[in-house]
Amino acid sequence: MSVTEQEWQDEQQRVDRVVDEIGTRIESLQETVGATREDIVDIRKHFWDDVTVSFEDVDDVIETIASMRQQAEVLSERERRHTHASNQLKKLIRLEQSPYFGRIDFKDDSESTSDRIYLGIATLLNEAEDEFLVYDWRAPVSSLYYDYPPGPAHYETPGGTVAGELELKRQYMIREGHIRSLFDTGVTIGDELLQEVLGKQADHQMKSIVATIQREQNQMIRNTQARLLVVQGAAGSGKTSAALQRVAYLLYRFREVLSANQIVLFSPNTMFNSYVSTVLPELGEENMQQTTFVDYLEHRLGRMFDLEDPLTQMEYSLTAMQEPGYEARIAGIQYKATTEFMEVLERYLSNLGHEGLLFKNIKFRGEVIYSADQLREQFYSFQGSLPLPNRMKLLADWLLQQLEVRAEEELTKEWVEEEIQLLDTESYLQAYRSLRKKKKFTQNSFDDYQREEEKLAFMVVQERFKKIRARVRRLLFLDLPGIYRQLFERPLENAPQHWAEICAQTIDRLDRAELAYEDATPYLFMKERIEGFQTNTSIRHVFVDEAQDYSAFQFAFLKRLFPRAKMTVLGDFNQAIYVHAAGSTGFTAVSALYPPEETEAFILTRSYRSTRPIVEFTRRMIPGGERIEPFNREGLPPTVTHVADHEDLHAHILDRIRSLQAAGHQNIAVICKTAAESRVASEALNGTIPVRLIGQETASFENGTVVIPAYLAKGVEFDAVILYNGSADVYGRESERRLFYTACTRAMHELHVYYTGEMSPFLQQAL
Ligand SMILES: Nc1ncnc2c1ncn2[C@@H]1O[C@H](COP(=O)(O)OP(=O)(O)OP(=O)(O)O)[C@@H](O)[C@H]1O
Repeated sequence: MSVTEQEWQDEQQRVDRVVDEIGTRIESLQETVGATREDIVDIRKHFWDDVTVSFEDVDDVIETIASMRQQAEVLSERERRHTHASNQLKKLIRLEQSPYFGRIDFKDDSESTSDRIYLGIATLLNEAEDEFLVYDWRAPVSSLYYDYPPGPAHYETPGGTVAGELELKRQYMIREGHIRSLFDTGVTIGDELLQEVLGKQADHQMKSIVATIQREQNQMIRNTQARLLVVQGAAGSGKTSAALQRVAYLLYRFREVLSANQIVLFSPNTMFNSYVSTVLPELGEENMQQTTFVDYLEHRLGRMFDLEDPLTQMEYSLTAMQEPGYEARIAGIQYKATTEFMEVLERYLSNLGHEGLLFKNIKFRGEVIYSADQLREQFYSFQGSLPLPNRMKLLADWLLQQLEVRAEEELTKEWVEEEIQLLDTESYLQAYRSLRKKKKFTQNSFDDYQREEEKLAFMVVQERFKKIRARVRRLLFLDLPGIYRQLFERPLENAPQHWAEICAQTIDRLDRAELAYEDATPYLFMKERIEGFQTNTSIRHVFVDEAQDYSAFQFAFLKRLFPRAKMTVLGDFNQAIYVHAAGSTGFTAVSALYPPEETEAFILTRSYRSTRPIVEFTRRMIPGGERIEPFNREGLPPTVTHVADHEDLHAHILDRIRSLQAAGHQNIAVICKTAAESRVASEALNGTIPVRLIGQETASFENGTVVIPAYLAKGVEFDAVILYNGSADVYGRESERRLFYTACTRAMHELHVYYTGEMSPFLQQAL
């Protein structure tokens, strides 16, 4: 709906007024910030000048402490004021450019006039007139903007539901204080603004969607009830974007009790972390913690094993078909992620309650002082009904006691005497000081000598036992790799195909102190069940993006690791590219984590990333694709080109890159299937046009033309995608369908697919 000239002028005047007000505030805040900063520097420099330091007598000491405390309080008050003012200032600087993006006129049923509500990324209050110049998009009333077209509407507040009439809904694009576009809208969020936003160029960093959040996205952003919130959304439906908006919403809604470091996002890889890291700061919030599941595994197991990275596993699954043992490895990866295997492990663990735990000998000076057998006997002598971790604690306590007795016995041994002779002067002095401090000296020099000797012997023995005790406390007397290994040495009922070979491979790797990625979570799960679960109780919200790539084990694990957290899980089964998730078609494993009354599921079917022709093309590649709705944005149809050979392929791709660059596209990706294929492609192209090869180790994206393996392009997007070789040789197996789909759905504006030989069956389906 168009707006009259007069309305536009009136709106610009209001923008001017608000921007002026912001400008005045910025000036005064800059003064405050400057002054408090000077104050702080000054106080720090002269801290001691105003403190009366005297330690002559008790009164002086008290006075000294009091005056130090007073100075410290003044300092911290100034620091608080400075932080507050700087934050305010940052917020205002952001608002000055674009103070708001929406307006709603709402008449509450209980009032006679309507209110005009302007929405922006932060609240701005004109205190003198007690008027909200801008409402925060997360305020309860702002929900109306996202949820309703003009007409009857209501919103929830902590005090109850407020119903009324939405009389107007207006959208603005304000840049540098000027209204660039303005429209009244009939639908939920006007297509015009969304069209404009989505038509823009891709960026190497994700942007916030605050001005155009869609109703279905708003529901999940503002949900505060569910313990587990599951979002299944099509490629490009805004799962990641909405998740980040949700973080910002939670930080606002629970600002008294929740801080950014109590929220953690699990991302698919490190590069993705950097891709999304600017969204929250753009919204004026601090970033949540970000990690990847493999980082966590590495942190817990990296010292024990050479741990395989999931991307290395992925590369293997895509390239090693000809290697011996491939089929078994793939079967193993799939099996070890299943709930069946989890049950097998559970049964094994409950059996370990009666027998089968393996221990290591405890040695002292090369001699076994407690044998593995002794430890096992002692362990199984504890009450069998106690859980494993409790008994393990009892065993450790028992051992610590035993070690104390043993240490006592060692004091008079010859080796101690010998070591004392070798001690340096500092150790002697230390013994002397310690005895003097404890007033252990008499005037009898013989006794004193004796005491000193005893003290030194004690020190020598303690030093030696310190390490053993530390190891006992960390339960390092357990032979965990052996216990896990044992699981693969036993017959298994209903074993999967290739079981014998799976076992041989697993054992072989364990013996080399390597841990395959598929073994890492089961292994850690077993370790925790035996030793007791390590938990993190400070985290209140866990977000898992690309959740289709997590196994049942991993979810069970996250639930235990963060017992006080709510979980938001986002994923798309059509993009499940890892071998272990190849067969899954739903979130069954996740949904079973919490009872149904604590779980809420959302389905996002509208795809915003790609143009209509691209969505119509890609959705034909997957079963149920017809349910994906393209957002109505026109663009060029995807192209599919047959090329004669690799040389021809490279020539075509170079031409395409040139024309895409000439058309102004900044982010162009040549997407390959694997890292190996990416290397070939980048070498061939680089001679003519500079392209950046993205690999596992790449830390962040930059604008430009890149060559990237499909599995690393997950979660991100490009203006144009060139699919390197969509031939049947490369993407022919059913298991590669999702990878192919994932690659093609990275395109925002243009998609070009090339192939040699025969075309991939998935491509045929799309045409
Ligand atoms: N409400 C919205 N307003 C504007 N842009 C949106 C909106 N929702 C999604 N987008 C845009 O659509 C694109 C895809 O969003 P996002 O990456 O969050 O989707 P996704 O569901 O996580 O995708 P995928 O599963 O394919 O990785 C982004 O460019 C995002 O900015």
